[in-house]
Amino acid sequence: MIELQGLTKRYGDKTAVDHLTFTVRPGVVTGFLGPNGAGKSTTMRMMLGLDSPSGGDVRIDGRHYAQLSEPLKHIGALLDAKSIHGGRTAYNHLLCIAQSNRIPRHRVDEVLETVGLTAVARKRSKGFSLGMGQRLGIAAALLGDPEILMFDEPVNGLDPEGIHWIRNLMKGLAAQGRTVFVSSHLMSEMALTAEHLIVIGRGRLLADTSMADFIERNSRSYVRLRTPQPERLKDVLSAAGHTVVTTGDGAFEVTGVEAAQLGELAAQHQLVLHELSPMRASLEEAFMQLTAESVEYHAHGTVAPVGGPVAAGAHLAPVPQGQPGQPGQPGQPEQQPQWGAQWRNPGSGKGR
Ligand SMILES: Nc1ncnc2c1ncn2[C@@H]1O[C@H](COP(=O)(O)OP(=O)(O)OP(=O)(O)O)[C@@H](O)[C@H]1O
Repeated sequence: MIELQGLTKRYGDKTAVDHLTFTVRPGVVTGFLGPNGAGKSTTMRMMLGLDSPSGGDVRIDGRHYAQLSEPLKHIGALLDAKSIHGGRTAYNHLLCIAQSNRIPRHRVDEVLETVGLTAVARKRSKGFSLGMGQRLGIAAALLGDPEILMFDEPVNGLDPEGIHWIRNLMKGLAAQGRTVFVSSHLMSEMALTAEHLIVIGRGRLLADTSMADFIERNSRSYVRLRTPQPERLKDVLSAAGHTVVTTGDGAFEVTGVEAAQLGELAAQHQLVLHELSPMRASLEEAFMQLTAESVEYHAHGTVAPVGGPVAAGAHLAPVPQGQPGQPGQPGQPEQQPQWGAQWRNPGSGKGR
C-alpha cells in the first residue's frame, strides 16, 4: 500500500505537487492520470525517495522509503527505461542490481524469463529496441519480487504487441494481490488496464474513483440520427420537446431519450431514417473535460472547454453503446465544473 498525506513539492515559485492525499491499494491496477506537467513523475519520484517533499508525507507499507532496509524487496519501479547503462549485457545489468540489493542470483534468470529477454540476456543493452529496453526496466523492477510496483508511462513508444504485453503483465501482478501503480496521460489506455483511477491536474487531486464509477458517470450517451428530411425531422423532434444538436456532417444528436423512442416518433410521422444509433462519448473526452482547466500546454483548438462544446477535430471518438468497457448512464454536462469535488472520494473505489 502507498499512502500520501498532503504531499507537496515546490520548485521555487512553481508548485509541481499540491497537497496530494490518496491511498494506492493492493489487488488492483491503479491508474495515475494527468495531462503533461501535471506532476505525476514528481509524485512518483517522491514515493521512491528520489525527491524530497516540500511538505506532507508519503509512506510505503507504513514506512518512509528511506526507512526500508531492502527497498527493492518492497517496491520496484520503472521510471526511465533509457537510464540503463548500455555497455552492460542485460544479464549483468540485472546481476549488478541483484548483488547490491542482496537479491539471490536465480531471480535474474527468473525475471529475464518473465519479460521474455532470456534469448538476448548476454547482449549489450545499448543495442536494444525501445520495447526491449522497457522490458529490461520492468525486469529490474520485478527483481526483488516486491509487493508494490510502479510504472511511469510504461507503454510510451511501444508497438501494439508490447502494449498488450505490459497491460497483461500489470493485470497479472495485481491479480497476485500486489499494489500496481501506473501513470499515463491516456485515458483510453487506462480504461483497458486500471480498475481504480487517480487523476491530477496542476499538481492537485481531481479524482480518486473506481474506473467503473468514472465510466458510469462520465460517458455521455446520446442518439445520432440521419435523415434525407432534416427540416421535418428537426420540427418533429423539437415539437416532442427534444433538444436537437446538428453535427458537422448533417446528422442530429439528441440526449436523454432512448433510440427506440425516437425511431417510433419518426415512424409516426412517416419520416425516413438513414441512421439511428445509440452513442456514448469517449472516456478521453470525459478526461479532457475533467482536466481542461489544468492543461498547461494547449494545442490550439484541441481541448474542450469545461462544460462547453468540444472543438471540431478534437481527439474524440464517440463509440456506439454496448461496447466492452463502456457501460454507463447519460452524463450531466452542466455539472462538469464540480466534477473534481465529486470524485475526491477515497472510499469510493473497489480497492482493498
Ligand atoms: N527539477 C525541476 N525543476 C523545476 N521544475 C520542475 C522540475 N521537475 C518538474 N518540474 C515541473 O513540475 C511540473 C510537474 O512535472 P512532472 O514531470 O512531474 O509532470 P508529469 O505529470 O510527469 O508530466 P509528463 O506527463 O509530461 O511527464 C512541471 O511543470 C515541470 O516543469
